[in-house]
Amino acid sequence: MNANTLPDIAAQRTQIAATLDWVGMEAVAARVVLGDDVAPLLMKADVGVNLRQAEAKGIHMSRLYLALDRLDRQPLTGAFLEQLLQEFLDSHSALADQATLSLHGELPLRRPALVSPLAGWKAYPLVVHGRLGPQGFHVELGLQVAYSSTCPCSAALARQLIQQRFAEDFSSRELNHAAVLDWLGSPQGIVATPHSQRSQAHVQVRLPARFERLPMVELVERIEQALGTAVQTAVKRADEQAFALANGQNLMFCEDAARRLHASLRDWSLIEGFTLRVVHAESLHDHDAVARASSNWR
Ligand SMILES: Nc1nc2c(ncn2[C@@H]2O[C@H](COP(=O)(O)OP(=O)(O)OP(=O)(O)O)[C@@H](O)[C@H]2O)c(=O)[nH]1
Repeated sequence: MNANTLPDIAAQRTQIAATLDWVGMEAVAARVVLGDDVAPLLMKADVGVNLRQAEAKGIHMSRLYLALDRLDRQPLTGAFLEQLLQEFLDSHSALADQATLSLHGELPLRRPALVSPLAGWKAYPLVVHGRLGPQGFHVELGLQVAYSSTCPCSAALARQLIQQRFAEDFSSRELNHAAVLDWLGSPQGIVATPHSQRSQAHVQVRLPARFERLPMVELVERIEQALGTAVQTAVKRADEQAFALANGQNLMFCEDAARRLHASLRDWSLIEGFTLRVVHAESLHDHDAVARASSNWR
């Protein structure tokens, strides 16, 4: 028996004629060489094409699947990604004129502690999205970075309570250095604390079509530097104290976080545009505070 003797349903005509925006496979396991500076990653690929022949029964999924295997063999550059998308189209010549590939995974990076000589791994959710069609070739890199945000309003309200408690406690006491120092170190003195929340920055950047290397690590660094209080890995007490200080010096609403990221990305020469969304998972409310910003995006 050979391939010609096997029934080929995809080659038949459909009873209900209609073009389709996208047909393909989601969450295909694929080992991907993202670059020279990071070990190959096992990622999930969403791969597909449009079906522009209304009467064609279906696409040829095996052709897309088999082409994905090349991701394991060479680093993902702009030229290679475009070539791969072109291969998807060539294998569906009459059926499709638009192809997309999204690679989802987690970028593992070793991150040092703030003070102690320790370090640990962090996993940054990552997506690389490419599309090729009548509008040309586009490639986007998306990363998600977790950070801590302390509410500036809550901090001001807490400071006011501390002042009030100070006024009460020292109204009839002599103001001497040792007594004030002792009071400042006691739970009675620092009577209120501002709330902090674990927050997420979702950043997507558009890369030049001819990029030679995915700027993943640079993007993480840029985001974490702009935000100032990235979540930590290994933490001893000295690191926790440094983190408390960093949070106290780095109060921010979600609007502040979005503006800082905007300022850090808008003149970055490695990208052509970006869109971002920051989510502060409020500990004050049961809902999130969210801000979005973009520049030169679609
Ligand atoms: N188009 C399509 N194929 C599907 C679907 N679900 C499973 N498949 C299977 O995908 C397999 C591969 O399809 P093709 O790429 O057309 O396989 P093929 O005909 O052996 O390969 P070619 O000779 O290159 O066309 C087939 O066995 C289909 O049954 C679906 O929803 N749509």
